[in-house]
Amino acid sequence: MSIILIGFMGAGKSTVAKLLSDDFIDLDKMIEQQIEMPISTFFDLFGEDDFRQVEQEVFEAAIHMNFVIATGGGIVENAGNLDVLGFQTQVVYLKSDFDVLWQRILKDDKNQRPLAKNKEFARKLFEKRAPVYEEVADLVIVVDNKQPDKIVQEIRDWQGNL
Ligand SMILES: Nc1ncnc2c1ncn2[C@@H]1O[C@H](COP(=O)(O)OP(=O)(O)OP(=O)(O)O)[C@@H](O)[C@H]1O
Ligand SMILES: O=C(O)C1=C[C@@H](O)[C@@H](O)[C@H](O)C1
Ligand SMILES: [Mg+2]
Repeated sequence: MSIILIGFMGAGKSTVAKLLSDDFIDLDKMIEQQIEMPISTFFDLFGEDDFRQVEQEVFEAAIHMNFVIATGGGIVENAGNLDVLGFQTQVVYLKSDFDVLWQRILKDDKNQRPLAKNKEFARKLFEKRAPVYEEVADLVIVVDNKQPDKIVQEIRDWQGNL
């Protein structure tokens, strides 16, 4: 079974996946390899619906590899992905307040996030998605004021008790 990290943009899914295992997949990176361009360029050229289609295909391929998977923040936007997440038993939601996430997104100049150009738009997305992350999660970790190493330790402790 894969460990699947979910949560809003900026929650630390990519950061924590890397620390959890050498065998990790960053879904956004895997998508960029498949589409051969940055996600933000793909959004500009083809739009969100086509992105979600690619994201679903890549997610379904990744799930069979039994690796740690850092998903994109919008993985819960697609009904097919929600079915897959429902079957998985190690879905970990990295949960945080919107304002903390927004500050991280603003500071992070390494990633372009096409759906985080406007704060109020992003807040609405967050409010829509937050209950869905909660619903599909097997473990919820509050990540505000918590170092990535501590988050990794909490996930390992939880796994040890499964
Ligand atoms: N626990 C943490 N405490 C403080 N800063 C963090 C923490 N986790 C991640 N960050 C920082 O927040 C930013 C976003 O982290 P990261 O890219 O891992 O988020 P993500 O959940 O993968 O986002 P996305 O959904 O957009 O891919 C980065 O600059 C990262 O260094
Ligand atoms: O929250 C989202 O919908 C997204 C988050 C990123 O990880 C990327 O997957 C993309 O920018 C869309
Ligand atoms: Mg990421």
